[in-house]
Amino acid sequence: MQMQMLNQTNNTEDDQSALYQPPMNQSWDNKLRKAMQMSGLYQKHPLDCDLLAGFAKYLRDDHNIPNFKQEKSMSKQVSQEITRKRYTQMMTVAKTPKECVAVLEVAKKDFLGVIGKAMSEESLDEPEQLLMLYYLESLLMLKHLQRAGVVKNMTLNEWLSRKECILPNGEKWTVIGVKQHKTATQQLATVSLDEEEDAWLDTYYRHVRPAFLKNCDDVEEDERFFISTAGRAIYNPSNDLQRFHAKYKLPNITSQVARHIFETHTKANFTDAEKALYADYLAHTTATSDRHYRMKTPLNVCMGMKLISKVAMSSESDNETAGPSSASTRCRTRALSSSQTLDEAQALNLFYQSFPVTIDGQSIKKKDRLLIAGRHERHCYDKWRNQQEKMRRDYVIAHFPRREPTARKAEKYIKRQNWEKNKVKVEDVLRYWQPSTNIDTKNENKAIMKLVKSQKWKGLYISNDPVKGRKVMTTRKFAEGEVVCDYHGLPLSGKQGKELLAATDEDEMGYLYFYKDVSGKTCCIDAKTVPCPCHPEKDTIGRRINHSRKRSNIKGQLQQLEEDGKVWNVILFIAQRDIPVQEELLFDYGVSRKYFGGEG
Ligand SMILES: C[S@@+](CC[C@H](N)C(=O)[O-])C[C@H]1O[C@@H](n2cnc3c(N)ncnc32)[C@H](O)[C@@H]1O
Repeated sequence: MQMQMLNQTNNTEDDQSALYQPPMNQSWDNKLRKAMQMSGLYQKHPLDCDLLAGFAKYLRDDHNIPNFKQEKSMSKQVSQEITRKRYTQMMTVAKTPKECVAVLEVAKKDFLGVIGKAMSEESLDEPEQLLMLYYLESLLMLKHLQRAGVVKNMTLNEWLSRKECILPNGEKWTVIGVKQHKTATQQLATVSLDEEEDAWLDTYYRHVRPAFLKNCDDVEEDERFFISTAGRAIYNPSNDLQRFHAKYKLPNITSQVARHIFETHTKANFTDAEKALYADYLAHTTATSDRHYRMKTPLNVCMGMKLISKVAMSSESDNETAGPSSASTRCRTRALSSSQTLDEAQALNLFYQSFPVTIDGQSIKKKDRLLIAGRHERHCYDKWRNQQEKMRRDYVIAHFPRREPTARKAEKYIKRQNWEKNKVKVEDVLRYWQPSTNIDTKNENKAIMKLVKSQKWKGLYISNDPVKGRKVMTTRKFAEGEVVCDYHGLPLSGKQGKELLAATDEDEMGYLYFYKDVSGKTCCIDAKTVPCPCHPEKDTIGRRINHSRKRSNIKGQLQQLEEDGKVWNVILFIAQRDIPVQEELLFDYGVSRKYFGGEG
């Protein structure tokens, strides 16, 4: 039941009985609604009438809500527990903007250590990768005051299409627009980053994201920027934020609480113009920003963020008397002492949350284990190692689906994984090996056919090149031998292809791919005729790949893929070597040297 209460401060007159009553045109069929209407429950009532006085007492005494007058409605879904939790968090956990970003301060040294490692191309272990992910998610939620939905739904494309913005003082910022954030507000959410933050997110994009992607082998339609260790869209940034606070043994601050605290602070300290910038940045409800009659421009957005940073760093809200390093030491000490109080099962749970088991996960340092599991660290780590060993063993076995490997082959394959510790034993592989009844190969074909049909190849994007027109770049690593994408277009006979070629101007771009089928007959794929009938709204990716003879990193290979009893000729591009993130895909067109400024 929704009950409308009037905020007493809105009534200027003492006589509260003289309330304006909206016309009650609604007639109800439902018996209960009728009874409610008859009893006057749809009308407005002065705060001191019996009905509302009773409700007020209920909110104040039973629910412990002293500021109940601000509660405009209370729906069934907001349970007593949630109300109390939110209230407690608002009132007791965080009081100042500075406290909201405490975890960022405390974790900064660790975070910068990991960033430094990544930038000097040192490999990161999984806890380090997770630290980077959690830190950046927290940065966006606590310092940039973004809603969890924005962090979760920001896409890879939105990141790649971020815009540069030069501030009046010459600072270089970037602005990311997030469209599908699925939060209550319908506005475009914007995240603006200063140069350093942009570099941090870029380091995640180049060094951590690709490692996570390796753990997932199916395609996500709209690739998200932040992904989990399993290579999929992060599930719940609020949970990550909570885990991150738990890791540093700080009380959790949700993005909602941070927004609330910052808002309260801006109300008290900002001018109207500053408040307007702030509202723009936070993508408040349309009503709020309409009041400011302003358009969201990248410059406004960056200036808004600058204000927010100022608030977060303002010393007037800082209650700490000691410097940041001593605060951080105190927090760490607290971390250790409180993890001593967990029982074994709780510790194990927290351990798995903090260090998810993955095939390539590196061993966990003792100080990190202690931080999370305290005196249960040995028990937790033993379980973790056993679990990983089993995953690794299954992974090796899956590589030999139809024939049992020799010990030498199994050993060679295990060696290739570069697992330093917790290695799989050859004798275990041989002991547990079973034939996989051919399903894997079929599944693999099916998965590739699905990608050919959907054209949703992941890990690639099309960008502009000043000389070549368009080009295809990687957003994840590809291993040698991996299928990267296909050359998609209309299947033509060789004769048809040659006719089309003859009708093409010499200086027009070429989109015909000639190949020989299994019987040796010349065939052609026409990617010149666009859009192709099977993908009327798509620029298929294969046709945008440029040529290089010397620097080619992929090679077209004819594959016959079967679907519903029909065999399709498909040209798949296979990685010829390991391809890193942000490299252009190139294949040898087989054209003569005079083409493409000598590239041919
Ligand atoms: C299959 S398309 C590749 C995608 C093309 N760049 C585009 O913008 O759509 C082939 C055409 O790209 C251009 N191209 C490919 N490789 C090139 C290179 N190495 N240098 C210059 N132009 C190149 C040529 O115009 C060629 O006919």
